[in-house]
Amino acid sequence: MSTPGISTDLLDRFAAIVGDKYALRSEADLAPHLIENRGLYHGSSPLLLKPGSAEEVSDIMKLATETGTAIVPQTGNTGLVGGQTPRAGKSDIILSLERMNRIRDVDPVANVLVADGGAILADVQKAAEAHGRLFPLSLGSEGSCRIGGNLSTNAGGTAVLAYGNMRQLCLGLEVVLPTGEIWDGLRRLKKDNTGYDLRDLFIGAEGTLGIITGAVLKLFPQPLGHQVAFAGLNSVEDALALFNLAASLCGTSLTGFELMPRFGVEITTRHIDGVRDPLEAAYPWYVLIDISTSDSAETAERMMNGVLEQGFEAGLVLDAAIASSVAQQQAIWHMRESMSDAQKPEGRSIKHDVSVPVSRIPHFMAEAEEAVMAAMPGARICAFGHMGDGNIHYNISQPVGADKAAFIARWREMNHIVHGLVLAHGGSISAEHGIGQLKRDELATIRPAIEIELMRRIKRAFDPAGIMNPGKVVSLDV
Ligand SMILES: O=C(O)CC[C@@H](O)C(=O)O
Ligand SMILES: [Zn+2]
Repeated sequence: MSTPGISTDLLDRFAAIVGDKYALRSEADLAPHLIENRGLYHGSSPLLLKPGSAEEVSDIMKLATETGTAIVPQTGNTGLVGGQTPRAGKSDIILSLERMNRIRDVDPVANVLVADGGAILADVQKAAEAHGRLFPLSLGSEGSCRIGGNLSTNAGGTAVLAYGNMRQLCLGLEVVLPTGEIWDGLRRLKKDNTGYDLRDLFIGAEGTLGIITGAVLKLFPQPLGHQVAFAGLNSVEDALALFNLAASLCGTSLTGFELMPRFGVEITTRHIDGVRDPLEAAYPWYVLIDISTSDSAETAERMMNGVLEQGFEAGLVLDAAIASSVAQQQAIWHMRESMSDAQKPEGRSIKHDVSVPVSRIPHFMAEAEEAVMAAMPGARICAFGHMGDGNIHYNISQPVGADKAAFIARWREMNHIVHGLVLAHGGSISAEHGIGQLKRDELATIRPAIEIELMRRIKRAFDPAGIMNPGKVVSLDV
């Protein structure tokens, strides 16, 4: 079990593994690692370790097992559910992978890249590009999030529609187990049916089963054509019809289809520097359409024109702007990716990272709006996201002038309303952000008991001492 207090002697033993330079104990050094982006969790920790190799991670875990010390792995600290934050009132030691940030190998013929668990996502993308390849995982936080965290949360982002989430983008892993043993599963194979899939157990486990120190990632050809458009629409039903049209005209070349409400566009143009609405008039809903083609630039252009022309003819598209330069493409994407940040200056928000089958999105959205507005008149719904893969960030900004604390106190009640509808439509209460601390107890109530029990058995099998990111995903205190 984890230790509530840790002796200086023991802290010194941990520090000796990485050297004093990489063992931080001061309040100022630890402070940024104790909080997460949304300010929902504030943990405590006496020590942050920055190992430089899988062997050092292994030595840390051996000592942790021997002494029953809880370890919290942390990479870019961009997680949104408190999975990377040490527990409050405990003495969890933080293990940061930030020094383990190398790209180990790129093989453009086999279309694989091998990276350390602490490699920054944007660096992986750049390394792939330098070899004429694409690593398609794309997130607003790609400049600071790291591969180990992306894998541990099975990150999604904006290109899941075409390329899948992190699970689909990974071929092999190197993991340090809670016992300190190192599992070298850095296989580069597309086909490998050799027993239980250990790799897929660690992906999405949020560091509760082991620490991902290295990974083999899949690469793709760099697209030759790329088109981005922003369209104004009347309704979510029309957005679904346009999605169907785009999917049938573009097939796998449809690489992004994002939904945004008018409120989201208003707040990004109001609060985010350099963002402006590409359309002259205001519309109730918007979609961002992203098309990438591997044969030629002309194909992408033809496809985008086809989608918009047919969309106009069918009365689905009211107005649209096609980006005519890379800078304009980036500006449209920047608007979409800033939507989460733009909510902050509007006060507090209660967030839901949910998915439903794509065909259910209009029903879910209509029912959720009715229920939320009935429960909280004045609430400002900012439901946006990755419509093409069924993932909506059903966020609720506080009513103007509402008391922040009183609003946040209604988090569970609003969760209950939104998640109830999500489940009724066969959806998931965590589409891409994970479970962490935020949804741990709720998860245990919505999944069949046998599913939670299997998760507990897996957790105990990998981490008998209960030291590996305890208190996240699944609770063992039953
Ligand atoms: O803050 C959110 O709700 C969403 C964050 C992120 O997943 C996004 O898609 O922008
Ligand atoms: Zn998202």
